[in-house]
Amino acid sequence: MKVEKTRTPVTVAEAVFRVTDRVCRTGTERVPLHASYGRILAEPLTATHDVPHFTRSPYDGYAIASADSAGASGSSRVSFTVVDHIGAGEVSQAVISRHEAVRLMTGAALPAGADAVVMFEQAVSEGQTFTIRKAFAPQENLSLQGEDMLAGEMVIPAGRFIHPGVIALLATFGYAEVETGRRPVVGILSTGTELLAVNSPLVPGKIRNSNGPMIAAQLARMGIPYRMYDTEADQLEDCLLTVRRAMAETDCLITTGGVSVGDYDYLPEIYKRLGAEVLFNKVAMRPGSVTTVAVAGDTFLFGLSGNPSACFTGFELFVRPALLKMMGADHLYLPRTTAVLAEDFAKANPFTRFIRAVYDGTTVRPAGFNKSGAVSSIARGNSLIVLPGGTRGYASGDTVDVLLLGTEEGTDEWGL
Ligand SMILES: Nc1nc2c(c(=O)[nH]1)N[C@H]1C(S)=C(S)[C@@H](COP(=O)(O)OP(=O)(O)OC[C@H]3O[C@@H](n4cnc5c(N)ncnc54)[C@H](O)[C@@H]3O)O[C@H]1N2
Ligand code: MOO
Ligand SMILES: [Mg+2]
Repeated sequence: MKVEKTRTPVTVAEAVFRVTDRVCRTGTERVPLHASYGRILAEPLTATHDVPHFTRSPYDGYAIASADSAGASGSSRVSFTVVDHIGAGEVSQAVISRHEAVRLMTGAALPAGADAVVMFEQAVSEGQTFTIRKAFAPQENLSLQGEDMLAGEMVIPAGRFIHPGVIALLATFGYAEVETGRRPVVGILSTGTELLAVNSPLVPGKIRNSNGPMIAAQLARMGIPYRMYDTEADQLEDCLLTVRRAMAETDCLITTGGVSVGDYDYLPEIYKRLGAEVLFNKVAMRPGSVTTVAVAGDTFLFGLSGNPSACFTGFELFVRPALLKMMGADHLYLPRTTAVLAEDFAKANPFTRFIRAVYDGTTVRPAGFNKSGAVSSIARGNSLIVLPGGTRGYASGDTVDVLLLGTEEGTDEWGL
């Protein structure tokens, strides 16, 4: 077997571009509203009616004609007679005449003839009458028809993440079903002769497979289901067979391990045997420099590093935007911010460095042991510090870029 040992690194931005540029949408599917959370809206959401669709009271109180309140003051209170009494959901048949009022509750439709609401706290009630001590302006204390949205208004464009607020909107407009981006079928295959199942006791030289379950959870937090393939030992023919089988069953196969230049790293040879188009096999980043992305037929192959921190980072930077784009999302990238570094980071950064970190809204600090093979810092981190390639060490107090992990919706620009 002869596989090229020297590889040409591409920048992270170029790698992200090559992946997202190559992705095609996986189509759309209609799902019940209750199942649409976490999916991508496939059609723009346009208001089909005004919201609210009738003028209503935002308070528990009395509907009046504001003109009747003219001249009211502490020393000259104005009196009203209550002619009807309604709660939300009811419509009064009363038409208010001079100095009449309808007692109504929050959310109830404003009766004919009324143009203001007196809150209970603004009235002194006695039996079927009440008095007020101030004049009310037309439209005072009203929730006006269309004040939230007007019929025909485009409220949420296609491509947006369906979060609880979007669900509320869909429900408001009566969508029992929603057209969403089809979620790709994603396979996970962890490779490595050293890998043990999670429930296996440790034996010398072997470790438990943490990448498989981690990736499953990274997919789960994107709302994407997965097929977990049994781990494969570092054996070319068996691995190739499993990859071929998985390719027939998935839109996208994520492998971990075996992607570097070692004697038992068979992924490069597998891409060759498949005749896959390799988009890149080295990225100017740490960790994750060996991350490889290839396309064979209509399956995307993500060759993530076996090193856990590299694997995690490769998923967040390349797999995540690709899957989002397959689903038709327009916000593909992790949200970014800047923060003040809370401790020195002395190492130089020949390649762009992604450091698992804890961000608290103002400052950010590395989340402990931060080598490519680390698991602990992935567990402790909620973000990634980005230190650009070609820079020297950073000092406490420096402002650095931070990518936020685990947020529902990202941003539409890579920006780094
Ligand atoms: N001579 C060179 N050696 C290495 C290079 C290089 O450029 N030249 N690159 C290094 C870098 S950087 C990385 S990252 C790793 C990448 O290795 P592979 O992607 O080929 O992965 P493996 O060799 O299979 O495993 C690496 C490491 O990760 C552990 N591992 C693997 N799978 C899992 C899993 N599912 N769960 C937990 N841990 C896993 C594995 O036991 C190894 O310790 O190569 C460097 N070498
Ligand atoms: O791919 Mo390696 O993680 O750069 O350490
Ligand atoms: Mg290796």
